[in-house]
Amino acid sequence: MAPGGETSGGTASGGGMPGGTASGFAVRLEAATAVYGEGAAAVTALHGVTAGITRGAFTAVMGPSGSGKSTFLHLAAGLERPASGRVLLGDTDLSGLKETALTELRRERIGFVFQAYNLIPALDVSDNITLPLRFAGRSVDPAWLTEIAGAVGLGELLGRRPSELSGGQQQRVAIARALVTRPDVVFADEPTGALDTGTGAQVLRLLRGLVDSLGQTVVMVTHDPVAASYAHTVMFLADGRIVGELDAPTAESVAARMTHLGER
Ligand SMILES: Nc1ncnc2c1ncn2[C@@H]1O[C@H](COP(=O)(O)OP(=O)(O)OP(=O)(O)O)[C@@H](O)[C@H]1O
Repeated sequence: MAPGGETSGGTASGGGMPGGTASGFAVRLEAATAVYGEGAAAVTALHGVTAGITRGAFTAVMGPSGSGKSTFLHLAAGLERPASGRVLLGDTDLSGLKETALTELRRERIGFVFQAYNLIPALDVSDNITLPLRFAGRSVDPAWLTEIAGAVGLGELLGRRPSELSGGQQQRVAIARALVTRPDVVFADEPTGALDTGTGAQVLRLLRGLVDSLGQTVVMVTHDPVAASYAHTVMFLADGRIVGELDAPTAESVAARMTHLGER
């Protein structure tokens, strides 16, 4: 068995993590199936996946190319709806929401960080970070802006434009922007994919630190065992199914499990 121990994949129960509700899960997928296309061309990307994202933890999602990682993230974040089964954000069943309510929920309760930083070039750092609040018609709490800008190490750079920042600094703006609404969950899709190793490590340490210090729930899709090793737990997908979880991962234990998945 790999160091750090294993838990049963996709059926974890309880949790007792900081800020947990009765279930301890920020997001739950219950028998969620995802299908792209129709008829003979239909591709089942997720096969009845049941999984919980532990509140207040950093969870990495790994698996071979095409295993369903992005689909998992899109379902969990309410960007796509399951063909069958349910997705719950806290106690909210996303399948029961109309499109406008789902859009509002994503805006208010979910933060996103992508490989591309997607910053607005004409806005300074401060206005980029607070953009989601303006979209939501909410006012900016200056103390909270100062706190998150400080937490991501941008306190001195709030007046700069994105073009005046390094790639790592731009990604930190995107992370602060994802945090500004105090979301239930931040979803990060390959957040270090465009960064060099050293800068990527800084961003990963930052994400882990935000979980440990703010209790922020973070879910990250990655191909990289080193990136996954910054998480508390790694969830492994293969062929659209959850095939295992690893707590307290190391780059070596994650890589060993990935090799094993590749042999399936
Ligand atoms: N829009 C789509 N239309 C048709 N098939 C799709 C679509 N999106 C994904 N798929 C298929 O669903 C399966 C899972 O894809 P998904 O993108 O979730 O995998 P992934 O693990 O994120 O892959 P990668 O690591 O290569 O990004 C794959 O077989 C893929 O080809």
